[in-house]
Amino acid sequence: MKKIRTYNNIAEKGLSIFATDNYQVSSSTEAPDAILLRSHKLHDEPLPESVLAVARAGAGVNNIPVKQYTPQGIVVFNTPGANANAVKELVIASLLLGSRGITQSMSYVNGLVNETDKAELHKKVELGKKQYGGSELSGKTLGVVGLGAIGAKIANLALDLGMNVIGYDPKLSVEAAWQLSSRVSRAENLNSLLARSDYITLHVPAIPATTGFINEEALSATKDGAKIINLARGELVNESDIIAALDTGKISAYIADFPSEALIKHDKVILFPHLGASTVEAEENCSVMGAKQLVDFLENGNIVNSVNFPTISMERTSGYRLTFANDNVPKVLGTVLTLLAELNINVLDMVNKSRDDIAYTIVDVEQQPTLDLVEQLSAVEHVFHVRSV
Ligand SMILES: NC(=O)C1=CN([C@@H]2O[C@H](COP(=O)(O)OP(=O)(O)OC[C@H]3O[C@@H](n4cnc5c(N)ncnc54)[C@H](O)[C@@H]3O)[C@@H](O)[C@H]2O)C=CC1
Ligand SMILES: O=C(O)CCC(=O)C(=O)O
Repeated sequence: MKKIRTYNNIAEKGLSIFATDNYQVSSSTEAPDAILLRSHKLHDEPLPESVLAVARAGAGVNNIPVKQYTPQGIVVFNTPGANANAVKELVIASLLLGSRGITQSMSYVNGLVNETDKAELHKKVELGKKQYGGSELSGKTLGVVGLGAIGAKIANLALDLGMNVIGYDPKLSVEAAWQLSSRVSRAENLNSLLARSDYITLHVPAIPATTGFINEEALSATKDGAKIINLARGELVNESDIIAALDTGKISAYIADFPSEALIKHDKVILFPHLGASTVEAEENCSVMGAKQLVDFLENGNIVNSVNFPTISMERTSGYRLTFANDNVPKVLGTVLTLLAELNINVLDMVNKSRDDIAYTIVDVEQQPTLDLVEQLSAVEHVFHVRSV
């Protein structure tokens, strides 16, 4: 029986992938083999030694101490693209909220609830019409920072809204580039995008290079009166610099998914309670993808969509499976194969992949691995995790 500990609200469609005969799934299970979570922060929380993998039903993994887990052999997964459409739709809503004074005018109308005089109500409606007029998105320039799963979808859709679209992504992958319309123009650097955009939308992960990157300096390069949309992570902006820029009118609105005490108080800020991925469809996509990845890893040792281990899969045919992770240095694979040969263990099939400083190998062998064999392999220099799957 394998145990899965869950955090947050994980859609039932994904949880049902864990067959009830083989898995126990609960938010309080002791000694779990794996964790499936959304935004719950695992930093500063002791992880049970039994954990082999953590799956993030979503994109951002800044709630997981990935660097700390990697040398322990803990594989961290995410679900790339599974909630991108949901975020795209909320960004489009944010563009409209930023252009038309929708939330402000709705509050104004709600404030007329006690107005019983029909003529007076009409007068106030006309006053509101004058006060809350907006501008159209068509013809304006949208700057998209980060052109991955979400950014590319938004860039393409904004073109259909008649916007000019500029993108900036110094690490754009080939696959992501294929998703982008050729009508999206490329900014050479962040400041060039900021200087030309009426609307700026952020779609980068919260990593050291992007933490606080929308700061006083970036804001001073920003076009006067621009509106910034941040449904990516609160950590990307320096909040007091954003508030200062709103106060001087340097930027005219900040629309974000990450409320804070200071932001809630500001009348040029529109906030959602981290709603970007909260649609039935996105929640199901993420939980299904996360659960399938965990099952394939726990049952077969295969790794797909990990953020710290290489992508590696081998079809299960005959024999017994061993997996091991090691520092990506010469001779480790040779030493392990020599050890297996010395123990007269026949290798049926094998695949080995590396990523940055680590390597991972799946070996199918003829004889059932004993505990002693697992211990001998674990003792090989530079091997830091061995599993009989
Ligand atoms: N509010 C919400 O509910 C959600 C928020 N998110 C956030 O949005 C982020 C992006 O999500 P996806 O598009 O799915 O991820 P993704 O990994 O597909 O795309 C991220 C893109 O950012 C680019 N990038 C990295 N560093 C950069 C930099 N310094 N400047 C410009 N581009 C840079 C990468 O090359 C990549 O193309 C996530 O990391 C997460 O923090 C994602 C989903 C839901
Ligand atoms: O699980 C959620 O609702 C948050 C989604 C998110 O922020 C992400 O996928 O990075």
